Amino acid sequence: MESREHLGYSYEQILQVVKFLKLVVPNFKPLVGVICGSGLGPLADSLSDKIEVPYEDIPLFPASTVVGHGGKLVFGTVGGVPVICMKGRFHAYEGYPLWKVVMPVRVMRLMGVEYLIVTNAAGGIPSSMNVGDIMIIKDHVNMMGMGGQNPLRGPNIEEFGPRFPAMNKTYDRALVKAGLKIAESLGMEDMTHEGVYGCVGGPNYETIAELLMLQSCGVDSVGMSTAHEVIAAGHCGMKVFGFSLITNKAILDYDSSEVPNHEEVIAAAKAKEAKLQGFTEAMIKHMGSLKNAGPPSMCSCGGRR
Ligand SMILES: O=P(O)(O)O[C@@H]1C[C@H](O)[C@@H](CO)O1
Ligand SMILES: Nc1nc2[nH]cnc2c(=O)[nH]1
Repeated sequence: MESREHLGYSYEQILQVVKFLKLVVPNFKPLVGVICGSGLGPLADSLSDKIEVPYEDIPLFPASTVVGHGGKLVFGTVGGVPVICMKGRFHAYEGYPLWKVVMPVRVMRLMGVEYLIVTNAAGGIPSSMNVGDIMIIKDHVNMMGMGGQNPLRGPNIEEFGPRFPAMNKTYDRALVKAGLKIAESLGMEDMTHEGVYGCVGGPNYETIAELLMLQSCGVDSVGMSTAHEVIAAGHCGMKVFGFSLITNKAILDYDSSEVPNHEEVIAAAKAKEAKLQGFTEAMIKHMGSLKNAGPPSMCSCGGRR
């Protein structure tokens, strides 16, 4: 057989990472995984009975290189629900191949995670979205994936899921609706939207023409992450809930004097820390209650652990 370029960790390698983590947190089976976006690391700080494991201590884990991404796995509970948080994610623009970017999602799945909460900092395109608002993600447009950059590229690992996974059900509708209700119950309805996330490669922010193109494709929030993790999570049968924190408004006016920058992204996240923590905690408790009400029907797309 012709050789293929190296396209990822084997199932056995990922199991090795899981074995290591199970030694660090014996008898801990997380139900919910949380990926903290830029500046959103404090989402992990509210866990009870925390155990923190720096990425550099974990075999095969990449390093977190972006400001606002902490670089540790945090284990703990929220209202008794066992949770694992990635305080710091990996991005393609850091130089990581996508199979490496999503490796922690697969690790979470093998640790027992059934529900994944993905969060990100993003630019808001509709004029109705303000800095500090959240957008519950109902779908995504993966510009990188459409160009052939996909975390599932390469030999399929059947233990995780099928060669050709469906993605139309990946953002769980019931969780989207629950998220909107929970936001309302927390008095956040005026700052909460539902929309489509657009994933671009970065690290540059968009040109005006690019933003206009994304807008015409139905994209509401734009960022440089999330879609890859969601694809890997859907592939291995997790239920996914995601939200963008709108950290800056997309600049669509050639005469605007504004310029997007990472400092404003981090500052916007800091300003909403408490509200976002409360919202995420409520979503985690909701997921715990779903589990107690009966096992979720995992895997519309074939993940079969
Ligand atoms: O990790 P996320 O997607 O939250 O971070 C976004 C995209 C870039 O990493 C960074 C740009 O400010 O924010
Ligand atoms: N691509 C992109 N990523 C972001 N992350 C935070 N804001 C933005 C943005 O405007 N564009």
